[in-house]
Amino acid sequence: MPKSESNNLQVILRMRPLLGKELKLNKRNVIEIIDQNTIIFDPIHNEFCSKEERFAGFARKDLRLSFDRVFGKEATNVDIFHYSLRPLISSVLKGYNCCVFVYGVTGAGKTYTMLGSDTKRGVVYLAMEELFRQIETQRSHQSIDVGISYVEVYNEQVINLLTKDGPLKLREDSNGVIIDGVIPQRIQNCDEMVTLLCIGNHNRSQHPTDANYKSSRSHAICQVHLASTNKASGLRRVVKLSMIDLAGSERGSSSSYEELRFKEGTSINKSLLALGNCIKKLAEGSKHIPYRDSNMTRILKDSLSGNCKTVMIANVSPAERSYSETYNTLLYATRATQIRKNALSKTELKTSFPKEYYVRNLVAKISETEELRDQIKILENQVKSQAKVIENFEKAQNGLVKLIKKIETLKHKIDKSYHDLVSSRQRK
Ligand SMILES: Nc1ncnc2c1ncn2[C@@H]1O[C@H](COP(=O)(O)OP(=O)(O)OP(=O)(O)O)[C@@H](O)[C@H]1O
Repeated sequence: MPKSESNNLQVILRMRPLLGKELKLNKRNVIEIIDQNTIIFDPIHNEFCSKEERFAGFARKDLRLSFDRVFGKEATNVDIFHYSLRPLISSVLKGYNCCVFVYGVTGAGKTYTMLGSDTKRGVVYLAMEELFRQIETQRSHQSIDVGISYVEVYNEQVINLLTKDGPLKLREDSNGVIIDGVIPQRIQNCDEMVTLLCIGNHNRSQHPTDANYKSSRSHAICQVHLASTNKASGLRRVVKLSMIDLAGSERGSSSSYEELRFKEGTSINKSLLALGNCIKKLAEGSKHIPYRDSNMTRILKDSLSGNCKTVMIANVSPAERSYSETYNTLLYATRATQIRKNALSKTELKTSFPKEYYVRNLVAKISETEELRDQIKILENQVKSQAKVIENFEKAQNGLVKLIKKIETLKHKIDKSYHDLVSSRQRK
């Protein structure tokens, strides 16, 4: 059993396979997976030590670390989804806020895990498929509206990835952190979600670094807002599922230090440092957690400390070249396993939606009602004109009946006259 199954923060470690140049150049793997919960970082095994290192008495860290679950190079996005997001989808539909975020250095596989590739869909897509499948099974007793928002934090500025609006301000109310001006866009199915994700990803700040030719230079936050109403009790619930792809951290020697990239790197590291500090303080049980140190940690506040089920996926590469970054990621992730959250409560009748969302929903509902009213009018007119046709038909039918009667009377008279004529001739 995962060591913190009852805890509301699960920490998963995903080690990607060696790729490209690493396959040729990598001298040794710095991670050894022991079992599905345990790894050794920088193992001491002799076969990994070069002669020179042994001679120099090079000390290996040989650090044994455990997580709620460890996935190795053979693991697929579907495996990760089944362990991480699938249980969250059930929880979010039961009324719990949920959050998944991927953490790791540039090129460690965060975007691959979240969004996948053309052929291997990421956990976000798989989660949306599962969400709509489960919503379908609940339609008989609940009506559920789904809305999407997608923002990035780039150089400490918050930008709406769906509209390109920004920089946006953050504010806090009793329900948590709200990003001003971000109105969730309503979606009806998984395909609409994918379309919005593609728009957002296209707008996301990406630039090549030495470690990754298509590196995400911003933290991307995709939030799925669910507003459900129980048809029998009228109970209303608003919950959100946040999926966060953090930008990769950089080291001096592994990225090109043009001025802009330098600014990006500093800002990414600032927010990741702030995140690290928050995780450290939470793990230590401190009363004061420095969420306000960066916009990223302000937005993640609900997810780390609040009423929220959280899954952190730490991505690492086994390559020796990422030794110190991988070590830092593992320290982050290990600290996160020490955060213990309080029991959660379901969110009912509470909302962190901006009021514009409701206004827009209301306007959409009014226009749907007006369309229905127009359709009813058209149907009424059709019924009326058909009633007129029936009335005319009935009149014509009555006229016909009368005519037939007249013809019969006339025929009767003709028969009678003919009969009289024949009998008068016979008498003569
Ligand atoms: N588990 C995996 N299996 C196969 N290929 C992978 C895996 N994880 C990552 N990759 C590949 O490694 C490369 C870097 O991955 P990715 O872009 O996901 O890194 P990242 O952590 O998001 O980096 P950055 O923070 O710079 O955006 C990509 O080419 C991706 O396809």
